[in-house]
Amino acid sequence: MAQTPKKGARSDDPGLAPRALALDMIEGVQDEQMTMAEMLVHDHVLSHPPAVRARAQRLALATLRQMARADAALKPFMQRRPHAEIRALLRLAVTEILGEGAAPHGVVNTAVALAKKRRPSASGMVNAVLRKVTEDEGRAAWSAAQPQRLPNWLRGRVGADWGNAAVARMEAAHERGAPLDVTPKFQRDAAALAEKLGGLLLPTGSIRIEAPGQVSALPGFEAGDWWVQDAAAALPARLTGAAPGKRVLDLCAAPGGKTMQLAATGADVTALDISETRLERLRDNLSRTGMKEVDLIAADALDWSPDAPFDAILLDAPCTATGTIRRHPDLPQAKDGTEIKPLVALQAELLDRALGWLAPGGVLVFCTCSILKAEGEAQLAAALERHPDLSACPLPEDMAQSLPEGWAQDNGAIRTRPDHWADLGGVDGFYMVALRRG
Ligand SMILES: C[S@@+](CC[C@H](N)C(=O)[O-])C[C@H]1O[C@@H](n2cnc3c(N)ncnc32)[C@H](O)[C@@H]1O
Repeated sequence: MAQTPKKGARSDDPGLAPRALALDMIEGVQDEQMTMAEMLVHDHVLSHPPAVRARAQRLALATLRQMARADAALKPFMQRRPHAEIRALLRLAVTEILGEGAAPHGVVNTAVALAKKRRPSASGMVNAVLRKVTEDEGRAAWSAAQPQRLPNWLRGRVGADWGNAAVARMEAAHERGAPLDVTPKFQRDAAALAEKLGGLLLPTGSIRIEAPGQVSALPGFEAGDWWVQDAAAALPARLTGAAPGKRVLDLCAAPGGKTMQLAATGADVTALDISETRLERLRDNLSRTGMKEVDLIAADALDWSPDAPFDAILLDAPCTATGTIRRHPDLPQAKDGTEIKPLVALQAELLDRALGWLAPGGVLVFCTCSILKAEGEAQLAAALERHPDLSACPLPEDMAQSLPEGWAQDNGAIRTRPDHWADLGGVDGFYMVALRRG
């Protein structure tokens, strides 16, 4: 991302700064292959007030999620393909008007002002096109368009794994985005907490909130009664059998959604992550939720060894995170698939290493937030081949009963995809399996 604020990033017009920053964010994803997470800690973004950053992020994500609709709405009014910066500007403005329901007047004026600062020769065209696109033809094209397609590097792989019909359903789910899911600190409090939060208690125990507003202002946040965690992400920790008196290792732990679940069981938890910065967030999360007894280790799991074996290990391995595109529509645009092979190799290496740290009878839960079988089903098959004494554990009865149909696999593994639970608002894509030796 550009080191210095772009032209037009500051002005007395309160609508200009967030839209200029949103444009920078879209360009950062598409031209510089930066993820939104990387951009949010970039000096240029941090130089803006929190409210501007929040609005810019929301607009940029909405635009990235609905680019195909914006392009369809713009198409009848464009004589030729505009410069990439102007195309991003048009997509942003169209999304705000047709997708977010913003009043056209202010959006168009700001878009023209931005065009004048960045590509003055295009400002007349921007004005003319945006005034037309908000009329009936543009609106109809927006509504009739298909959801944003996954880029080719990912679409081919997901299609080979799940079939083209499933790809289309997943793309629709990505466009819809995700509600807020939270995990109660104690499951016994879940029903009362759901009522307090105005959320829905899901069959798997998470609470789903449709229009949460500012998360830190929700009841129980300060008190640490819950934490944000997708409903699928809340399942792997439950496969570990963590309980008081058990020694549990959370490997690749930060920012700690699963660490908090493990700690809340009363188990003796060690959490390890390679990133000191991410561990800092884990520390904050543990402090807010009043679970400070976790032993935190900053280390590369490939270099580290424990002093004593563990009864359970949760390996939430680094992965493509392709199961989280509903929340991170920047991911497919910022990546190109070259990281898949090294990630699959790293996952296997971490798994093999962690298996050696299990106490007799211990359980290793392997999971990834990926929709690619290479990081899930195929990773399990390869591990079983490498380790003839390894087997997948059957699902605990209580989990088998609470899971929606189709999530549990015959071998005890769980597979979720963004197109699952479409009637309830979807769920992140995850793969998880509990493994035992001997
Ligand atoms: C999927 S994220 C973990 C999410 C976390 N379990 C949670 O629930 O909040 C993967 C983590 O693996 C960490 N990681 C990547 N390579 C690692 C390595 N070689 N050793 C230890 N941690 C590693 C990353 O820093 C990242 O925090």
